[in-house]
Amino acid sequence: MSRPELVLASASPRRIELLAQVGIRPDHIDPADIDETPLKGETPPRLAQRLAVSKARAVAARRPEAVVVAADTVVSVGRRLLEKAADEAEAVRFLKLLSGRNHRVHTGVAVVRDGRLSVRVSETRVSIKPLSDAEIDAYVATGDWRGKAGGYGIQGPAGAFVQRIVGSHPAVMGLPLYETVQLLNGVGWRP
Ligand SMILES: Cc1cn([C@H]2C[C@H](O)[C@@H](COP(=O)(O)OP(=O)(O)OP(=O)(O)O)O2)c(=O)[nH]c1=O
Repeated sequence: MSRPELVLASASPRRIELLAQVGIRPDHIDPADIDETPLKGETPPRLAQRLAVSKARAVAARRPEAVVVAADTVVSVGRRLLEKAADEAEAVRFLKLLSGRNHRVHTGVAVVRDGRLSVRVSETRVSIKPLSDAEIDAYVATGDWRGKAGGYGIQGPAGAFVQRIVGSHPAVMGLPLYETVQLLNGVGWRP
């Protein structure tokens, strides 16, 4: 039997690069267009899981022969969810909230093969140093925060703000590689 096609249900360039890092090159990139609004009272790990599953299912519905992988990254500080900052002012607000404290990054990853779903959620704790207004303004001016949950990217200049992480660096960037490879192996998919 020939190997099924692998489809990455994501528009995130980071997810493509992270898969490439472990030698996985999807046959197709087919982003899912789903409503990412949190449900009332939904916890960050449940949100990350639900959205990863919804993205994977949406794409599997139109590609039933493929192995589909999808993910979702959710940043939270205390009880607040920090989605993608809409503009510079919101990015500044987010960085002020993250300054000098710990926050959590949950990344859900879901794989669908032959209608069967498997899913994992990775949790990482990130400590950001106390940030001065000048540091925040200089970072926000780079535009690096755009399109990234929480208003920063650990893989860019904001990496210098990160004192410590406990968990998975690639999961903060958008895809927990250990869990992803486990899930793909679990459904019998090999590069
Ligand atoms: C916290 C953090 C997030 N991110 C990115 C990863 C994700 O691309 C993004 C979170 O948004 P997501 O909604 O998880 O993903 P996406 O909209 O980029 O792509 P798609 O829904 O099509 O799969 O934030 C970083 O790149 N670095 C970081 O340090």
